[in-house]
Amino acid sequence: MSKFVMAGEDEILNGDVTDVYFDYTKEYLKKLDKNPVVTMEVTAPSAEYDYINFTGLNDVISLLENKNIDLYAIPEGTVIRNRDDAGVPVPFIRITGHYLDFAEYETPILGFICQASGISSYSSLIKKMLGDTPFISFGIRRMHPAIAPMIDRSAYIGGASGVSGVISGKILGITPSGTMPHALSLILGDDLAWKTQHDNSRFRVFLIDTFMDEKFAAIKAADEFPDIDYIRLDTPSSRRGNFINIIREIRWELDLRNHKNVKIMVSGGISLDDVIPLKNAGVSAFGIGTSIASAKTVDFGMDIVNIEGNNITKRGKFSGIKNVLRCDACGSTRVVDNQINEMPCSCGGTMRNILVRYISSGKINIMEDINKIRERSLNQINKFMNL
Ligand SMILES: O=P(O)(O)OC[C@H]1O[C@H](OP(=O)(O)OP(=O)(O)O)[C@H](O)[C@@H]1O
Repeated sequence: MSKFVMAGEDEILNGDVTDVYFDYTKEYLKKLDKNPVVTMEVTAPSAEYDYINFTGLNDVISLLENKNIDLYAIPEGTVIRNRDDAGVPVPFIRITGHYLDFAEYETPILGFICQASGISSYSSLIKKMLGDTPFISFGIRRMHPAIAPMIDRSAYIGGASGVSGVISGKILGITPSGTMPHALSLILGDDLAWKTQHDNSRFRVFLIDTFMDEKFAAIKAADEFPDIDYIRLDTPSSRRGNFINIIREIRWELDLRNHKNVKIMVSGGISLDDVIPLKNAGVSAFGIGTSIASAKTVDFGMDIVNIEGNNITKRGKFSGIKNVLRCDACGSTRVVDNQINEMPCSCGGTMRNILVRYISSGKINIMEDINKIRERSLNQINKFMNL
């Protein structure tokens, strides 16, 4: 057991992080000597997001390694609607095996993808809105530390330019991004804090709202250190008044004094609805925490769609083993019988099956690199997402 109130890796792998009804069901089926081969599918019936950026599959693959199952899935970083063009729910994952070999993992499988895909999908909305304007994932302080790497990884796949977490940086193989905390100015005073930051930091960002009015602090910082990259406003909500007008005013005053190179970064309480007005007012970079880290989860569910070769499922679901065809040119999507791997698209392109076999009889075939996943995501956000 962990020292903290959390499940450790072993408990997750052992199936202890499950809903108890799976334990009961396993017990009953064992007593009755029933253990059919089933195919289960993961779909999102009423997704919160118009486009899901599918994320978290890496942990599902690690969880199911060495279980006697086959797993097909849409690759991580695929940006896709929850239903195809005809309204049929898209199967994001398909698992086939004896039910008793994986029944209890339904809970952690969904847990791995629902939250990660929610964070990633929200991050993608911000990315789509901001285009090349950078935003950094600042939210790990708002969530349980055990899931910090998952939060940053998902935000990064979704389009965040960087992440603040040190452990996340190690896991993702990137240098974490950070500026300076208010603590540094409080301990050293602004002057020494800024000088120290200036002389030591690779990324010169001065936090300017600790003691002074933002406009006069911005002018002072830029006059004294004209080669800084950004001034950062983390203005407390009690002092914000009209934040957009404050940004406009600062941008004006900096430009007037030939500090066009000194850009403005903002953080603290920023969510999706804020980014465009702030960008238009003169913000060139964002630090975004809570709104990304606590993004609504995607409501993935996992259901039996075939038992021993017979197509069967519960009310409200679509039975049968399926493929997901997608046109790489226009993004059109069709869910079809799994015998069909390709068909022509009405745009003139070709629709091809995007389900990939990640596990064969418990053996991992592919574990994708984070850079490849992020590249796919950025490409599809740009190409297929409409706001
Ligand atoms: O979750 P969000 O609202 O998006 O904000 C994330 C913010 O959290 C931190 O502020 P905090 O005041 O905790 O720390 P600091 O004073 O050290 O900057 C940090 O400065 C970010 O601005």
